[in-house]
Amino acid sequence: MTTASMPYSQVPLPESSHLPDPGQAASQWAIAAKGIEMVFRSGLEQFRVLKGVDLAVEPGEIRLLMGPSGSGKTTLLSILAGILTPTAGQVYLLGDEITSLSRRELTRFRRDHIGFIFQGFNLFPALTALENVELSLEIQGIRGRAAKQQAMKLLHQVGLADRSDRLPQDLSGGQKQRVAVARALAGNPQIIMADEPTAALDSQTGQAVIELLHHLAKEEGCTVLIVTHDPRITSYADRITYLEDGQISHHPSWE
Ligand SMILES: Nc1ncnc2c1ncn2[C@@H]1O[C@H](COP(=O)(O)OP(=O)(O)OP(=O)(O)O)[C@@H](O)[C@H]1O
Repeated sequence: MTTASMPYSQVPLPESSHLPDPGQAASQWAIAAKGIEMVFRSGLEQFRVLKGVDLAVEPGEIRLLMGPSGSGKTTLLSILAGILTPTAGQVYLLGDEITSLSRRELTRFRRDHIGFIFQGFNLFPALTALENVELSLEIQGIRGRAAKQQAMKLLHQVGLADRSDRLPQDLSGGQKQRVAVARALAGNPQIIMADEPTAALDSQTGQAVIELLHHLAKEEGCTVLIVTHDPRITSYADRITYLEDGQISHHPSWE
């Protein structure tokens, strides 16, 4: 049996001494990564950005990925999300080994299970807040009235129902980020991955965004992985993983 077809409970897990005993309730992981290496090549030069990273995140957990600038956080997040293919190592999301999927299977997996929130918002400037969310739903196969109704519900959830007809240029940074969160929630993803979701926001709007992510984890059971430098977020985290020079320097403690 290949690892891709194994039942979740049999997926091999990281064997780091920092991690809980892999034999113990192995089926609990939403995100598990083992031996992740990433080498970027530019001409004759090589940059070894990740040097053997192991990670395990429980469902419903809010995990922060922190560390100095250039330590490899965004690269690791991109690998865990299946956007970048690692030079070595395996990534398991919800029990599937995504590192063994084809491009097409990966695209479908991401669409069905992962919501992304990036610092730059990535909103389409010519579309209103509502249309930006509707577009994501359409990509999930939800169209017409159903898409409009669901998009409105999502905007309501992030407190932006009264701004649904605004273009991104007419929204504040915090409002744009909340549209980006609403869009990430389209399709009820089990995993949300966010890269610096509060970096461009003032403290009040930053807090509103993180409280929303916290609600999703604790009330809806989403697993939330956040790359951040923002110390204000740490009190909302269940655990924090620190990356330094491409390696995990400090793993969370597991009680
Ligand atoms: N495509 C690439 N080609 C070459 N080097 C890259 C590439 N992408 C990232 N790097 C390098 O990898 C290292 C880690 O980058 P990464 O963006 O993952 O760090 P980070 O910890 O997220 O940093 P920051 O906190 O500043 O966002 C950096 O030195 C970066 O220059």
